[in-house]
Amino acid sequence: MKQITIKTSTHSYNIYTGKNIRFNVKEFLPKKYSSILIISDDTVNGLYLDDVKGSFSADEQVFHSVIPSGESSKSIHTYYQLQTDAIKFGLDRQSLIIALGGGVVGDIAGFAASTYMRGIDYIQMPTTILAHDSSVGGKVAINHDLGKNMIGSFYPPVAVVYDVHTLQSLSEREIRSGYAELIKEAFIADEAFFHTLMSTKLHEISAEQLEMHLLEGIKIKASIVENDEKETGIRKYLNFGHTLGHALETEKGYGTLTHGEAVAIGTLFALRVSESVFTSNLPYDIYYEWLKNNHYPLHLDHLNIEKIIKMMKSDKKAVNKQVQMVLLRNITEPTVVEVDDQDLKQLLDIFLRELVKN
Ligand SMILES: NC(=O)c1ccc[n+]([C@@H]2O[C@H](COP(=O)([O-])OP(=O)(O)OC[C@H]3O[C@@H](n4cnc5c(N)ncnc54)[C@H](O)[C@@H]3O)[C@@H](O)[C@H]2O)c1
Ligand SMILES: O=C(O)C(=O)C[C@@H](O)[C@H](O)[C@H](O)COP(=O)(O)O
Ligand SMILES: [Zn+2]
Repeated sequence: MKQITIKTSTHSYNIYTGKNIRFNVKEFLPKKYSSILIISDDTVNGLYLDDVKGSFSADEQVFHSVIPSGESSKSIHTYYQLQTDAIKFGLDRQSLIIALGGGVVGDIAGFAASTYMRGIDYIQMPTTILAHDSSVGGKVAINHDLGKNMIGSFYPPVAVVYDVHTLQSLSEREIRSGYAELIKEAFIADEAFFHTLMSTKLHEISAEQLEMHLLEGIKIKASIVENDEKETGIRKYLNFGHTLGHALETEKGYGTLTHGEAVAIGTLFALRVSESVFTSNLPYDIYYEWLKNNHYPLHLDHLNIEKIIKMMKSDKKAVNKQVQMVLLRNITEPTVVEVDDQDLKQLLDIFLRELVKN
């Protein structure tokens, strides 16, 4: 088992990673709780809920709530249902929520914890590759029909317990999705890691390689959120690929593209815009070929560019309704740049035509 400690100016918590640690969750809790609510989705529930529950003794009050799997569950409706469950189960201020699942469960369960009785403790138990990103750093949220993660807060967990063995049951699509965020982290912070990832074939990845990649990703994420917990500066770089990515997820309907699929396309676009703004050469072609070889969906039909741009303007980084994109001056040299609407429209139009052609 490995342990990484996150220390921000206000919080400190541990991330534990290892095989089969889900069976011993109780050992990782920082204190005794009056009751526990495990939140998972209907896929993860069938796979891992009993293992996690088995960690607690029969005389402890352990409840569970199950939400439908998928992005459309990150909604005000599901959030309200979770609050209803928590009240009915009698959770008090000494209770704990456990978010057992991918980023959807992590984000909504964390947001439920951050607001239940004005805030109770929660731990993240990520079960997807992508959730190496979502479980660290304390961004919790639900979606609005008009935008991703529009309702949320910064609310760090008291621990992250990452049983990497659970990743063995992920589908190929979810493996792809998770790697999009690892590559994002490599682009902004670690060139050697980027090249390692570009030489990885996702369909033949070993559990050991995967664990190494996850640890690299977590280290990058940890060092950024430790220095800028509330995204006043460098944390914005973790949004590389998300300005378009989030707009695509919203416009296509939540769950049509996975978050990672949308971020992969958003990252390609951010590389193109970076090349145009900084007249530099970035590894666009290398990344594009890698995405293609690993079967990422790159064709976007019937997109309304005006609507996409409108959504990019309501992104959380926007200032005075002007799109702010994370761009790269060079690989591992991110910066935030305001992009003019007309330039953006033209670049997006060319980019989308190029994707359709290939
Ligand atoms: N808070 C943050 O900092 C942050 C960072 C990145 C992403 N996110 C959010 O995370 C969400 C995406 O997370 P995700 O990709 O994990 O999606 P997800 O939670 O929907 O999980 C993807 C799918 O995999 C299934 N699944 C989960 N674990 C499994 C397992 N071990 N075996 C088999 N199937 C499993 C789920 O049921 C689901 O169908 C998005 O809402 C995104 O906005 C948040
Ligand atoms: O941790 C962060 O900060 C990130 O931006 C990580 C992203 O991968 C993640 O998708 C995040 O939820 C996006 O945040 P948002 O503020 O743009 O909603
Ligand atoms: Zn993301």
